[in-house]
Order: sequence, then structure tokens, then C-alpha cells
Amino acid sequence: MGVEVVVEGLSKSFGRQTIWGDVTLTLPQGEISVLLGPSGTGKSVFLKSLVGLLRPEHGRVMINGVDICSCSEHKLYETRKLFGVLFQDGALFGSMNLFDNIAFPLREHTRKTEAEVRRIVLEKMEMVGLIGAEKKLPGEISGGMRKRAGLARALVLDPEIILFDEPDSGLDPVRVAYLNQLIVDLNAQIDATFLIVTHDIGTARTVPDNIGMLFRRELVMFGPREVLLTSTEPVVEQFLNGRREGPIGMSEEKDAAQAAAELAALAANGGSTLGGPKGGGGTGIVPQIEVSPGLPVRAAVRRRKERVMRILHTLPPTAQQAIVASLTPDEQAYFGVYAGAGAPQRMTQPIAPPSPQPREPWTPSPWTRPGGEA
Ligand SMILES: Nc1ncnc2c1ncn2[C@@H]1O[C@H](COP(=O)(O)OP(=O)(O)OP(=O)(O)O)[C@@H](O)[C@H]1O
Repeated sequence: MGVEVVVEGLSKSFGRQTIWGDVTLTLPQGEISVLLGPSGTGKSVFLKSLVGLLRPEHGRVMINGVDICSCSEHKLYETRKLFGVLFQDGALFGSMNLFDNIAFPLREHTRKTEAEVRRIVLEKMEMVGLIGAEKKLPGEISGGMRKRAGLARALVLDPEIILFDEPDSGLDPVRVAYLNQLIVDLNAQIDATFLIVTHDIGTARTVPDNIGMLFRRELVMFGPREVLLTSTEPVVEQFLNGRREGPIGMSEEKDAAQAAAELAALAANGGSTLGGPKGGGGTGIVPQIEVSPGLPVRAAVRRRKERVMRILHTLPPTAQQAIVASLTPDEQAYFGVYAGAGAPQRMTQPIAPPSPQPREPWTPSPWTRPGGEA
């Protein structure tokens, strides 16, 4: 199972330029999280800070009890082994074929025999659908294949945390759809903790369990997907709808009065706007991508339900309603909630099956759809 990443009060500057400050969030173990934000808000800097390539000035990043912002070089080296990183362009060596590119971390960081290397490389190439392309050079394949090769390379050391820096950049919508399915399927198979930086709204709406957003040098929000997808925060709505009207301007942010005037004009116009975001926009909840048939269910989905139901009362009412509405009637009974009008109600008398006392961690048992999401 992937490990939890706890970020507390993290701040990063370059000289006098503050990139972001006081960022606090937890990437829950094995769950898929997405980080959104306009260009230049420091998403890549955040990924580099998580893996210890950049050292923020304040705050902590706790992984397995190690603060990677202040630990020794040796601890940092050890902790980095938990990570797999998919860089934007795949970061493949142009003169090496795909097999050697993917084998590279194994040959560099382990003492495995060539037979073992071959077995692992072919296993990972199969996972990402690249069997048969071992001899190809990066320059001979499509952008989508290069991303998948980069992903296979990120997988060879069996990471517990995978960071994806704009995995969908430069891909057509069909390739993005395939890649998103692959990400969900991989999560089901390896149960590692995933963090994806993306600008693709379709990806943000359908792939993650949690969504966060950076804007104006801070983390605007981070939480279960239902929180951002039902948010009425202007910057979140503008981003998710790919609108010009709102606080985000051409070079990051606009004057507050101008943004307010634009939003008022937009509301008067019934909310219609020209153009649309990449990946399809709109607010509201859309179903998450399900794991492909024949693969294991995502263990993170069950854990997330338990986790989110524990914090339900702390979430905005619209998010609470969306979360409760996503539960099956049996799950609602198990958790003792029902989705009536307004905010979800706690039931005083749960209907059958009765909640076990003391309650066991939630398990799929009779209420899980066979082969599907819990
Ligand atoms: N090593 C560095 N030294 C100085 N400034 C840097 C460095 N790395 C990044 N920056 C600055 O940090 C800011 C955030 O950059 P970053 O690439 O993280 O943004 P981003 O949100 O990932 O953008 P995009 O969505 O366009 O990829 C930019 O102003 C960039 O110039």
C-alpha cells in the first residue's frame, strides 16, 4: 500500500519571489489526488519539493516519519526511493531504446541480474501497453507512447508514491482518455499514492479522489473531489469552466474590482461564455473513471469512504450532499446517513444492516457491487 504524505505549513521562495506559502495538505495513502492551478502558480515547484529536489524554507513534508525538508542527505536518498516520477516529456534518453530507458533505474540503483531486469522491465511494459516496442527509440514513437514509457520507467522500482507532472500535456483527447484509464488501472493494481498535476479539466473531474488548487501564492483548497467540484469559490469555478471572467487573468491574477464586474456581467448573461476548457468543463459531480474489467477493485476507494465519512461534518453542505448521494442505500445505512433535502441527516436509528459495535473498518462485504467500485 502507498504511504501517506503529510505537508505542513510549507513555503517556497526564490530570492524575493514567494512561490507559495503555508501549504498544508495530506495525500492519503493509496488515493489519487490532483493539483490544479493557473500557469506559474508553482505546481511543478511543489512536486519537486515533495521529492526533495527543492528545499522549501519553512514547513515539513513528512513521509514514513521522515521530514524530507530537514533530513540528512542519506535519509533523503533513502526516502526518494519511495517515489516514481513521470516528468512532462517522459524525460527519456533519446539515444537509448525503450527497454534500456526503462531498465535504467534498475541498472543504476539495484544489483539485479540482467534476467531479473528483463523480467521486471517486460512486466512494467506490459502494464502500460508497450509490449513489442522494446527496441524503439523515443524519437520513433508517438507522444502518448513516450508518456507510457516514462510511466513504465517510473514503476520499475515499485514506488509507493507516484508524481505525475502534466501527464496529459501535448496529447489528443483520445490519448488523454486512454492515459487516464491507465492511471486508474495502475492505482488499482499497485495501490500507491498518486499526485497528478494537470490543466486538463476532464482529468481533474473524472480521475482523482481528492483535488487541490494553488492560486495567489497559496493553496486555495484541498479535499475530497466533491468539495472542489461543488465549490462556488470564484477562482475554482472560473478554472473548472475555463472562463475568461473571474479572478484569473492572462498573467495569473486580475484586479479584484475587474473580476467582480466580469462575474456580475456573466451572471446577468445567464452564465454563458464563449470557448471552453480543455477536457470539458462545468461544475457538479461527474462519475469517477472505473477500473477496467478483470482488474482488482481499487482498495483506496473503500479506505476513502471510511475516511471521508469521518470528516463529513467538516465539509461544505453541498459536498456533504454529493458524498452521501454517491453512497448506495446499504452504505448510507451502514454509515447512518441519508440524503434528504438540504444537508445530509444522521439517522438516529440506522436501518439494516446494523452498524457493528464497535465499528470495524469498512469492508466491502454484501454492499459492494461485484467487480466494481465499493
Ligand atoms: N529553480 C528555479 N529558480 C527560480 N525560479 C524558479 C525555479 N523553478 C521555478 N521557478 C519559478 O517558479 C514559478 C512557478 O513555476 P512552476 O513551473 O512551478 O509553475 P507551474 O504552476 O508548474 O506552471 P505551469 O502550469 O505553466 O507548468 C515560476 O515563476 C518559475 O519561474
